[in-house]
Amino acid sequence: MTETLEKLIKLAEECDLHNSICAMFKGKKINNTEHRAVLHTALRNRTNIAIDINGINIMPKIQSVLNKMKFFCENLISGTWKGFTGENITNIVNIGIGGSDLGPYMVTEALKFYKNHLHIHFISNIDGTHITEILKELNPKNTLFLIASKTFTTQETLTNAYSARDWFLKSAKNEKYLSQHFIALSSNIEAVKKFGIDSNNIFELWDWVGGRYSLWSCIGLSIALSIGFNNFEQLLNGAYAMDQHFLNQPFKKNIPVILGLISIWYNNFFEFETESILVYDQYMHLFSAYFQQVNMESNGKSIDRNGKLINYQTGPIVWGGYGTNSQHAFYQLMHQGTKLVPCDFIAPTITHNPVSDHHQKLLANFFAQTQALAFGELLENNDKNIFKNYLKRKIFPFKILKGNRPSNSILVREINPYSLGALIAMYEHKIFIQGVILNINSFDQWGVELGKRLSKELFASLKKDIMIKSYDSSTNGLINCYKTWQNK
Ligand SMILES: O=P(O)(O)OC[C@H]1O[C@H](O)[C@H](O)[C@@H](O)[C@@H]1O
Repeated sequence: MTETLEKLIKLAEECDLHNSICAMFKGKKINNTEHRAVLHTALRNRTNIAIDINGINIMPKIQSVLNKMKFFCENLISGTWKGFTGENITNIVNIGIGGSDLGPYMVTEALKFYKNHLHIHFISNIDGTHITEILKELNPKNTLFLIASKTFTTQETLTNAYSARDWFLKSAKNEKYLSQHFIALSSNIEAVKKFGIDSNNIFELWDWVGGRYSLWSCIGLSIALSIGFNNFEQLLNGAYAMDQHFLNQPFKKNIPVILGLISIWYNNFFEFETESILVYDQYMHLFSAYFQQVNMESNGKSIDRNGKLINYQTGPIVWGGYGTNSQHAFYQLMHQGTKLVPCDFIAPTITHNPVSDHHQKLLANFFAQTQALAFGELLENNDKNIFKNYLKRKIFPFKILKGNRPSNSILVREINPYSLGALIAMYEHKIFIQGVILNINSFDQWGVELGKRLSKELFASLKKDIMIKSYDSSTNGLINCYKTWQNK
């Protein structure tokens, strides 16, 4: 292992990893296809040391949005901010999707133990069922909407935002009340104003914050409302501590670097294809879903930074689960399947809910699984005749677990805002390492554009009152089936 690690570190050095890390932190335009800097780390720069883009220090505007968030949270949580009838706001609905939903949603769930009296809800899917089911429990008088969209052009978010607006105005009857119930988190100020959101209610973010890296910006307002601004700052502090570790530790002691290299090792040298994140903490049930987006949207590329087609494996397929539930669902394949799944096990040593011996049992399961994956049955691992010998000893081959299946164990003392901030930043940087070594731009996502364009075109076709012949036979068939059934 030492030899492998040394070789991997050499690979990182050959890929000029150190300079790439510095370039990101210094605000160089490393997102080369969009000519943008990548500065989510500036959002949690707790020192106020200047960070320049085009010669302008961006720290003052970051601080000013943080101040505005703090003031808003205090007003909202204390009940100083009122709804249109004078009632206190008790329900916050974040409307967003992708990075404007998954990050804040995951963190508010992960830190539920720290939450105050506000109820936080998330609407993302364009499926009308999502908004219907959430709104049917709510009352417009005490509900406030956060419309979270960096671009403020995303179809799902705008469709949901307009429906929320209609729902609200049905009760409030007067658009002047929108200013007490609608807040925008966006970089597209013009589009926000066009929607009708009061300019005082706009929290700004900037093009150098990638959507999937944006929970540290105003996109995290739902988090700050849920756990209070001080706790939100703790989240930033934890991420900052991990940033410093990442920047300053030598590669062989650098956690994100080592995690990134291990991932390259299994993905590119063994071609294992997938990685799993398994969290032994109920509050963290969305953690793997969140990092599925961050990793797969960042590193799911097949063109390198020089515009050339890649002939090696890039980003792995990331998936996962939580708690012992996953053990009863898909671990069978991980122990005995023909595919090898490198995985990260994460657990807090201290639980927020010490119910009898639940937590010890939970951790015993964590340790049992990593042991079973690594060592199998601890019998004759190197024996070529393993199956024969087992039969001789009347052990059935289908009971054999050969072990030697890789996993990382990540023990966190306690999941709190600070440690969660550090954990998220750790994974963000791991993904960055993978991107540098794979020589791809981890900060664009052109692959999602075609689907968006096509859906707009197809939406127009669905609205037309005629049968469609203009697409491929499969699409024509599906659309026409829809039309036929609609008209019955
Ligand atoms: O925040 P928005 O501009 O609404 O974008 C929401 C999401 O949609 C895009 O399609 C990207 O794939 C995501 O990275 C992004 O977070």
